[in-house]
Amino acid sequence: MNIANIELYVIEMSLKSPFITHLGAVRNREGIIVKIRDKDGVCGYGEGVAFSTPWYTEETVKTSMHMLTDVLIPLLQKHSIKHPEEAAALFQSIRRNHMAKAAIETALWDLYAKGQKQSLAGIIGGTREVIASGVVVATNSIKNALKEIEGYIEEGYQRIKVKINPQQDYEFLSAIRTYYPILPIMADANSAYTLKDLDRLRALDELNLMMIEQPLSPNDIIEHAALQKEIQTPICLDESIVTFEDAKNAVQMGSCQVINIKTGRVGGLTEAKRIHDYCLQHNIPVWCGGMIEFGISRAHNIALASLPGFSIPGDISASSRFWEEDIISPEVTVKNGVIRVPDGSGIGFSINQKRLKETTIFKKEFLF
Ligand SMILES: O=C(O)CCC(=O)c1ccccc1C(=O)O
Ligand SMILES: [Mg+2]
Repeated sequence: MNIANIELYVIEMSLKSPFITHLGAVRNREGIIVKIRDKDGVCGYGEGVAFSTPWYTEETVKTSMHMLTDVLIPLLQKHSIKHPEEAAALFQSIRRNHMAKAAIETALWDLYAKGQKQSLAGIIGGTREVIASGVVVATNSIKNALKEIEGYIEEGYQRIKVKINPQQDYEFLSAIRTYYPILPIMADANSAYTLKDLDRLRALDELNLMMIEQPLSPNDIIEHAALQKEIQTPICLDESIVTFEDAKNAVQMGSCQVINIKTGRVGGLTEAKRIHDYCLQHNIPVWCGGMIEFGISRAHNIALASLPGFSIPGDISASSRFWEEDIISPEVTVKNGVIRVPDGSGIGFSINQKRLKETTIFKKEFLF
């Protein structure tokens, strides 16, 4: 891959409405756009999904910019690569910093697919022409939740995910179930519980949830295995699955029955595909998680979710779920509960250059 230059853009947009969990409220989103141009003028795009503060993982926009600027891009300037998987191998010498690595590795995947004149979905082995779309309701008001759910059902979303914690679980979910007795609903706890809350968690079994996501500590595999033996609701892991080894251990331990795969959390598309392939082999369904991201990461998620093991609607919602105007054209839209997998080369979406320019708060170029 004959890289001519790399450009980093830090962009910022306000969310249409605050994204509220027990960990706090996200009202404003900064993100990093990575643009890699090769000597033929072909451009590949990736997105860094770390938040401005380390509330979800230890990474932030600032740590990602430091890693990209001072470590990862200089590594690529020193070592030429022929395939994005070689970047993943090259980055093994750097510990963790998965979202920074994924930002650049996904841009290389987009560039590589464009060089091969293939869709990214096609080149990683995607088999789906459409992917099932779910949406997240992240509020602490049951009134707002019911209003949002009504709207999302209208828009055709196939499943609703709500955020729960010990102060917002049984009653909150029961109120939703009263209005929507058969609606596919899942709950994401973002590690709000401990094993001491076993009775609270067991009480949710009667609400017929599809799954409960990450009830316990973000670094845990062992206690989730103990919990899964005590509750009927399938456990899905998110924060606990940072590497392929985590996924393998969780599946072997019976810590979960479902895994939420996020390219940024696991360090790139190469690792995300490895986790998918392992889960497919071991009959563990996976779905593609979301990071309140902009359109480039959303486009990469669509390609990932086209793989055969992504059999559950994920958190890939329309651009309009969060943004007045996205940085890609066309925007991601949901029709009849699905998103069409683009067959254009690479990620299959163009950049809305006007929107990228007006949302950019910092830009830096690296020549090769
Ligand atoms: O992008 C979305 O649709 C929201 C997905 C979501 O719930 C989320 C958003 C940011 C950080 C963590 C999580 C999560 O799944 O835990
Ligand atoms: Mg989650």
